[in-house]
Amino acid sequence: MNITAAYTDLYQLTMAQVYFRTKPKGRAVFDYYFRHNPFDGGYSIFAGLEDVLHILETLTFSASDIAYLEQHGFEAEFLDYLKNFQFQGTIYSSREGDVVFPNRPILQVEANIIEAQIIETLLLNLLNFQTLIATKASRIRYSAENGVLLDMGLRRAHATGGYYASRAAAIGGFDSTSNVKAADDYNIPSSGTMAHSFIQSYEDELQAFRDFAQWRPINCVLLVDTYSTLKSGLPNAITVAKEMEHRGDRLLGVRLDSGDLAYLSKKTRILLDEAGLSYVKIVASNQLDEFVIKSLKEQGAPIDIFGVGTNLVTGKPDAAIDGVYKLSEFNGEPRIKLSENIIKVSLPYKKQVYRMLDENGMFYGADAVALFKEEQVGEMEHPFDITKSLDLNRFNHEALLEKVMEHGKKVNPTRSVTEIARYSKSRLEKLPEEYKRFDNPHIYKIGLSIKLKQERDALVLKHKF
Ligand SMILES: Nc1ncnc2c1ncn2[C@@H]1O[C@H](COP(=O)(O)OP(=O)(O)OP(=O)(O)O)[C@@H](O)[C@H]1O
Ligand SMILES: O=P(O)(O)OC[C@H]1O[C@H](OP(=O)(O)OP(=O)(O)O)[C@H](O)[C@@H]1O
Ligand SMILES: O=C(O)c1cccnc1
Repeated sequence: MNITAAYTDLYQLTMAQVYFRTKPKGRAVFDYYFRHNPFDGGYSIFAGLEDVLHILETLTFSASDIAYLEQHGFEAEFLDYLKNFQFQGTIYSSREGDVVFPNRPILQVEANIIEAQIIETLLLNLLNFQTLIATKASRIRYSAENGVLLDMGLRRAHATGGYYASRAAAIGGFDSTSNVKAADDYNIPSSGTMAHSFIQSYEDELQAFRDFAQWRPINCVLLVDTYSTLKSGLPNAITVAKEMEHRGDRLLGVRLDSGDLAYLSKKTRILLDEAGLSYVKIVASNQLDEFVIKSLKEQGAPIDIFGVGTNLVTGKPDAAIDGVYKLSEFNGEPRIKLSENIIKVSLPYKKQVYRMLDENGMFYGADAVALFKEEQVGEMEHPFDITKSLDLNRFNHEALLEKVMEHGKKVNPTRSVTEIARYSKSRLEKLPEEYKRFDNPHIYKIGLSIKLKQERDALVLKHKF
């Protein structure tokens, strides 16, 4: 998608014009974080970072963007500034694919306030969506255990969001996608089967299977439920699989797309095995999600490959993740946003986040947020409950925010989707099981260093009415 700097909300530009007149050199720090894990889950998977950095490196206003803004009342000198717009800020971020939690900075932008404001919408748009979908994908991966996962959601996605959904799905643990464009651009394996229309276009299901197997024998999967899975589709698929064997080919699988998938997959496995086709795999699809797949596993359904569409790429049942971008420092001075809801009070200053590790290198279950310049953080306190604190001296810890962009240029070479997915898997392996379960997962602790809490509380008092 060709994204230009006008991929933003109008109010960013309106504010930018005023900053341009009043504080053109203002230096801002903004925090990106969200307030709740999606799906009532115990964690989230951070995704979308490489896309954001890649776009920021070359982000400009096009001639037609400038013409549009000219027609909508923006002044000439400001438009001249926008003609030369380039993001020149510095970004610290969690690594893409990491396991992240609510109410702690995941990414921080340090930049001229005009630049930081103009990129807000783009950044939130890409990070919120991909984090939602990568998290959904990782839950589906959790249920599917070692099963193969195929993303088939593009047709049901929210328009071009399907492009980024396929990328995020791969980060969360999907093995391949039916989405050819995303597969090509992001180097994700592509795969697929056949549609009902192919079979319907023939008078005879057997002939449809024969033609398909003859002309596309590699990775051939036959869809067996167009008329009757057990009475027609499966016997015809077995006939064709045997014919393929005579030609030295092998049928990869059969796909079940309706009915009771546990019952049908068990019957299918028995019939395939009886026919000497134990190598033929069973693919299942039809409104799958993490809960249906979990149930199928519990019922002992011998499904090898799960095709998941709608529920994955739309992040059902959560339409969005509530990620926000809040000003925490301006020209070196702390900034805070108060709220009636105590959980929504923002954290001032540039910060670092430390993850506590237990003696086996597993995540202990606590991240401490501290001022960036603090050298030692010996204790973290609950953000609001004065009775709760944790001595951190006994833990090994790791700093989670690393510099990923400096003066508008990426610091590291681009990490591939495969590399990010591998990293995500290794991080999830360090997260104890109790945070991964779907029902009432354990709550991961987020605490504040004593100094950060003091700074926040002093600012709360300063702005109190
Ligand atoms: N054994 C099972 N246990 C739990 N859920 C299942 C099982 N078999 C199928 N499902 C799920 O139940 C839902 C059934 O949906 P629906 O009633 O629309 O399917 P269908 O009538 O079989 O299919 P279609 O309408 O495409 O012919 C799907 O989400 C499917 O994945
Ligand atoms: O159920 P989902 O998780 O969204 O998975 C994608 C669905 O899309 C296809 O159906 P569709 O009816 O669009 O096309 P078809 O005629 O090829 O089955 C496919 O057969 C799956 O059922
Ligand atoms: O390859 C498939 O089987 C497929 C792809 C997209 C949607 N439904 C099915």
